[in-house]
This record gives sequence, structure tokens and C-alpha cells, in this order.
Amino acid sequence: MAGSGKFFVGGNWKCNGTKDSISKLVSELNAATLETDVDVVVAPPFIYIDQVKNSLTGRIEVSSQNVWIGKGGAYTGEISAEQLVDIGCQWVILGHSERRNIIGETDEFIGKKAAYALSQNVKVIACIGELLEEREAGKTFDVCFKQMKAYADSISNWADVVIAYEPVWAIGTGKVATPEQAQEVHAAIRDWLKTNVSPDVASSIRIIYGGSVNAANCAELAKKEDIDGFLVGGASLKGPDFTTIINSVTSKKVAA
Ligand SMILES: O=C(CO)COP(=O)(O)O
Repeated sequence: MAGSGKFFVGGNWKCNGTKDSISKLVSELNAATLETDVDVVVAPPFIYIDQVKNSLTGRIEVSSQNVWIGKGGAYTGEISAEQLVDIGCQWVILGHSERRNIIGETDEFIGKKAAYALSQNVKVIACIGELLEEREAGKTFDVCFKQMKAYADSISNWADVVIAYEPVWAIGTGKVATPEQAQEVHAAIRDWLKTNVSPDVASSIRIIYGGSVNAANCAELAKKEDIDGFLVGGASLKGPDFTTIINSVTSKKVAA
């Protein structure tokens, strides 16, 4: 089975870039020829979202990499979903492993953030994924299902959610999951959704893969039935590489 929406490719720029480097990257993306049947979203650091939004000329949308858990107010250093909407930012990445493992965000906190963002019409890229030791201990599914449950406990409408499976051992390491490893977990997540949320959500939601995706390995991954796109870190900072990854949707069509 595969999600029923368009192939989806997100570029997570993390804490990278300057006004100049971002302007160059956006120019490359504006000049690129992108396949039409792909949804593309880029996530710059907060302070550059407006610059990116105003300089993109095509149909690429922008995402933030985080959001506050509720309505804005006396929360020093935070950005609210209402403020994202105010500047035309339609997406947020939540539950990224760097926020879970470095900043200490919990499953419950992330689930509540997702629910609030959705309530304000900000679409959510909901990340999950296991650590290397968890995979080695045979706990990959348990960990992913626990993280999924926390989202499911808070989210009631999944129409604006994309799930990103990002095994932590594959993020920024150059050690990409094999297409078979990724497919196995994606299929298990879809199955979990079928049992625990609904068959409709399971069959329509897009489940994308992240972790050392690059221009050379994207085509093989894209061919897998349950891989509906990618969340890309390092390679999304290079215009030509990110373009190749976006256009890997053509491998998916050939494989279908
Ligand atoms: O964390 C990621 C995307 O959110 C993946 O990062 P890399 O593509 O650099 O491994």
C-alpha cells in the first residue's frame, strides 16, 4: 500500500545558512525544473522563513522546524502557530530526533504541539524513529509505535499530517537505511495506523523517509511501495542534489 497524496519531499535546513547562502540556494531552486506531481517544502531556520517565503517564485512551500505548544504569550524565545500563519508559513516539523534527544522534548509534549499546530491550520511533518541501540535490541517497532501513539493520543484529524520515519542512526551519518529496512518500518507504521487510528488514515497518509538521503540513493528508496517521499537534511542545502531528490518521483512512477 502507499499513501494516496502526492510524493512529498521536505528539506530540513536545520541550524544552517546565512542570508547570502540561503539567497543562493533559493535562486537554484527557483531555476530548477521540478516534476509537477511532488509536494515540496523547505524548512529554514525561523529567522529566514520570511526571506525564503518572499523569494521563492515557484510552488515550494515553507515550514518551520519547531513551534510553541499553544497560544503565544509570555514564552521567551518561542514562536507560536498563529505567528507562523501570520507570515504565511504553512508547515511545521515536529518530533525531530534532534529535538527529542538534544533538547529533551517528550512524546507527550510533541503530540500536544502537533494538535495545537493543526488546530491553527499549520500542517505537521510528524517525525519518529529509533536509536541505534534500540534497533540492535530489536525494539524498532516498539519505539516507533510508542511515538506514533503519542501523536494519535493528541491528533484527531490526520488530513494535514505527513509522517517522517527517520532512524536516528541514519541521520547525518551517511549510513542510509536500505530500501528494504525503510520499507519494512513504513509498512509497519501503516499497519499500526490501520489498527489504531483508521483504515482510511492508514491508506491515505504519506509516510516519508529521512536519514542520509542523497542524490545517489534516492531513486532506489523511492521505488519502495510505502515510501511516499523524503525528509532531507544535508543534501537539501545543495540545490542540484535536492532537485534530483525531488525528481526521484519518476523512479516511483516507473516502479508502480
Ligand atoms: O534529519 C534529517 C532530516 O530531518 C536527515 O538529515 P540528513 O539527511 O543530513 O541525514
